[in-house]
Amino acid sequence: MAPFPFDTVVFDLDGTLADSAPDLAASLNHTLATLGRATLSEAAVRTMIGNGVRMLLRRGLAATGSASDGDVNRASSLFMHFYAAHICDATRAYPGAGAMLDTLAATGAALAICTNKPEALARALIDALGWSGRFRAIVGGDTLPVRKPDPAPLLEAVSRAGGGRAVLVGDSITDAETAAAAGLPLVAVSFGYRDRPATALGAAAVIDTLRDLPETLARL
Ligand SMILES: O=C(O)COP(=O)(O)O
Ligand SMILES: [Mg+2]
Repeated sequence: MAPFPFDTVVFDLDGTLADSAPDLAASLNHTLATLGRATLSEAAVRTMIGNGVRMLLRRGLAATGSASDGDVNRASSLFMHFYAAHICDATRAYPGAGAMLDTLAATGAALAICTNKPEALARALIDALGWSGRFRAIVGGDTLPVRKPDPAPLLEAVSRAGGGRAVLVGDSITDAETAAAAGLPLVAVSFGYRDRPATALGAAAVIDTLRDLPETLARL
């Protein structure tokens, strides 16, 4: 068999490895209700995820009333407190994620995370999913002064994981723009959080299940 073509495989987290929308939606709705706002359906919240917590809050507030910086600041402390306590109540790894990570690790590739979730929350979720120690690098939305779609967090994740030939696996236009800006290929998952079809992300490949990832990467 040909050697595995990637030294480092970087994963987006929300909508790619884990379906975190139920807990994000519950936390957003707790925040909105505390502020006397209407709540939103989980389907609506799914379209608001992917650009970090403040953008999720800004979008949720805008859908239910005013969304000034002051509103976002008030919402942010309520949200962070609640979500940290409910990070993995209903969040689940997508089917096949654990076995896929084992298969990739067995090729010798380094695994890393590049998410717009705040790093502490990303680490807490990864631990809660039983994946402590599986990733050589975890870069969050607040690890650097910039976040995706700036290429810097992705390049930082690659470099912390050991560098070499790298690929991003992600679900959103944010990931597509990040990979393009970093000059890395993207493998898009079709089941995540997006406002357009996965086939419209300009990805090198689109997969419908994480089980297909090792073979897909081997062919790139
Ligand atoms: O918090 C978010 O915006 C979602 O983060 P992601 O980059 O893991 O999709
Ligand atoms: Mg995502």
